[in-house]
Amino acid sequence: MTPAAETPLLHARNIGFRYGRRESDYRFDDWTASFPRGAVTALTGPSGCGKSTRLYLLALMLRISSGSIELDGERVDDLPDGARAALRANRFGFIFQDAALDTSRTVLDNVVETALYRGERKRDLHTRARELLDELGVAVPADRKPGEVSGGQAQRIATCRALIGRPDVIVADEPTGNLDPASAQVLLGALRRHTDQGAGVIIVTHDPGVAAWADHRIELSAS
Ligand SMILES: Nc1ncnc2c1ncn2[C@@H]1O[C@H](COP(=O)(O)OP(=O)(O)OP(=O)(O)O)[C@@H](O)[C@H]1O
Repeated sequence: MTPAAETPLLHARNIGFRYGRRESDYRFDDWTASFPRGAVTALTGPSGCGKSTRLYLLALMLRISSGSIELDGERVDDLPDGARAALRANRFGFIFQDAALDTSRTVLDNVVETALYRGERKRDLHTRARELLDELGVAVPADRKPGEVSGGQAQRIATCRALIGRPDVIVADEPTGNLDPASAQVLLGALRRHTDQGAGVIIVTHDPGVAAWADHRIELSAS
């Protein structure tokens, strides 16, 4: 069934979460937020207020303890682990703060790996990976290992990896944190082209310029 036009791409409904049982462990209750298609939403707020935690919950990497998460109007938080993993692989792209590349594989392999698992053709993926690396200005040989690239290049390689499967949702944790202003603009431009094609992007950022550039902002307060 096609979701109604007004159905958000991703919706967190009254969600709660806690890292542990101790009084000092970070927790929150009753958080509601909507993330539309075709738009960039920035999650902002002071360090430690729970931005990354919410990103991981929205991307089904952690389990909420109350409430629900809906993707295109369908509840997804309560699915078994395997189904959640399949959704993560097929519907989400990830850009982590530390790029999180596999240092034992080449740049090209890092970019195509997740999409290969989905059964896409290797030759097509390699062509698209090279186009994306070019678009993101990653001027290193594609057979180089991630240990041999700069932090900023690693971040842009991770962005290519997130984009290659054309996921419905990209979650990005400080994607421009390691980048000079010109490279940050290139990365944001690539994300913008992705939302122009109907996807949703959720960015955690401390950068007021990136927050202002986003279509929507959700500001969290200190916990
Ligand atoms: N794996 C974990 N186990 C226990 N506590 C955690 C874990 N990860 C984060 N926390 C705690 O949860 C709180 C929220 O962390 P989170 O990383 O979500 O904040 P943030 O707003 O993204 O911070 P920053 O802007 O500094 O990256 C912090 O108090 C942090 O110490």
